[in-house]
Amino acid sequence: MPQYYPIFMDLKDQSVLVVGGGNVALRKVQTLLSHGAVVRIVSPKVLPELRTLVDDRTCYWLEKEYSPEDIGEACLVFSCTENEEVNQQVSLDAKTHYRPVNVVDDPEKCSFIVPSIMERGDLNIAVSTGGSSPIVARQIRQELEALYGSEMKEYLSLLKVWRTKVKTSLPPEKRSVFWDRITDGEVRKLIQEDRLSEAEGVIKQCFLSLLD
Ligand SMILES: C[C@@]1(CC(=O)O)C2=NC(=C\c3[nH]c(c(CCC(=O)O)c3CC(=O)O)Cc3[nH]c(c(CC(=O)O)c3CCC(=O)O)/C=C3\N/C(=C\2)[C@@H](CCC(=O)O)[C@]3(C)CC(=O)O)/[C@H]1CCC(=O)O
Ligand SMILES: NC(=O)c1ccc[n+]([C@@H]2O[C@H](COP(=O)([O-])OP(=O)(O)OC[C@H]3O[C@@H](n4cnc5c(N)ncnc54)[C@H](O)[C@@H]3O)[C@@H](O)[C@H]2O)c1
Repeated sequence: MPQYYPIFMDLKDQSVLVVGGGNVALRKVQTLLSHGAVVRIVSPKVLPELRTLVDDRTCYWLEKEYSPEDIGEACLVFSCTENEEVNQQVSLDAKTHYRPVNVVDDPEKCSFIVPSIMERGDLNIAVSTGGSSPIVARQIRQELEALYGSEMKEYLSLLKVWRTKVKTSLPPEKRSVFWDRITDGEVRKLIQEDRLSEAEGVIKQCFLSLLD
């Protein structure tokens, strides 16, 4: 098993090929669509849930068996069929065209694997066990979901706004004092308790106290 290198990839408006239309394809397609990818499904059959996405023009469906030209412009390729020969062929074709490929069920044929992900606004945590146990990856994701709640979205967007202000108004040594104070837990806790204006007050007061 290789030591996989994790990256966060911008898939907005990027073409992605998914071969197969079963449950696994559905799971991959849903995540791809929620990250802005333009998804093309190639499969003789698709599940009703995928059919709905196609009817709503959320993704494209080529109703046929896979053939090598389907790789097309795809920047990522997923092979989610139950047929090992088809999966093997998709993997070979993608690799021939230097496209990263994920073959469900078979890490050996993958050039990348998919982590278990959780998102809270700009916080994005991806968990992988390198293929050792997808169930453990899911369990760790669930534990992290309990640890980092919905407050993270508001918390990070608030910090993002202040980052620009702090960069332009405070010298580097005061910036670190500011960030240590703002991220010591109090602001996050106030947001967790829906006390947003008090959280903003703590930040503002700290900022003003550090201005010359
Ligand atoms: C994270 C997640 C993302 C996603 O796919 O979206 C994901 N699998 C998930 C769930 C899951 N998959 C399976 C079960 C049933 C229980 C079980 O068998 O363990 C469950 C549990 C469930 O359903 O909750 C079956 C399974 N999966 C693989 C094999 C083949 C093998 O291990 O050799 C088999 C056996 C097939 C069989 O026996 O028929 C292989 C892979 N699955 C991966 C990712 C990659 C490694 C991730 C890592 O460990 O780092 C890798 C290598 C390739 C890939 O698919 O990218 C998603 C959790 C999403 C979430 O809930 O957060
Ligand atoms: N990695 C995982 O997370 C995971 C989880 C469960 C199952 N699996 C395994 O992954 C495989 C797929 O699972 P599933 O539940 O989606 O299976 P499925 O049988 O529901 O779907 C397979 C799909 O592949 C399509 N297909 C078959 N031949 C094709 C071809 N030549 N070209 C294009 N499409 C073709 C079928 O029409 C079907 O839509 C199975 O082998 C299963 O054991 C993996």
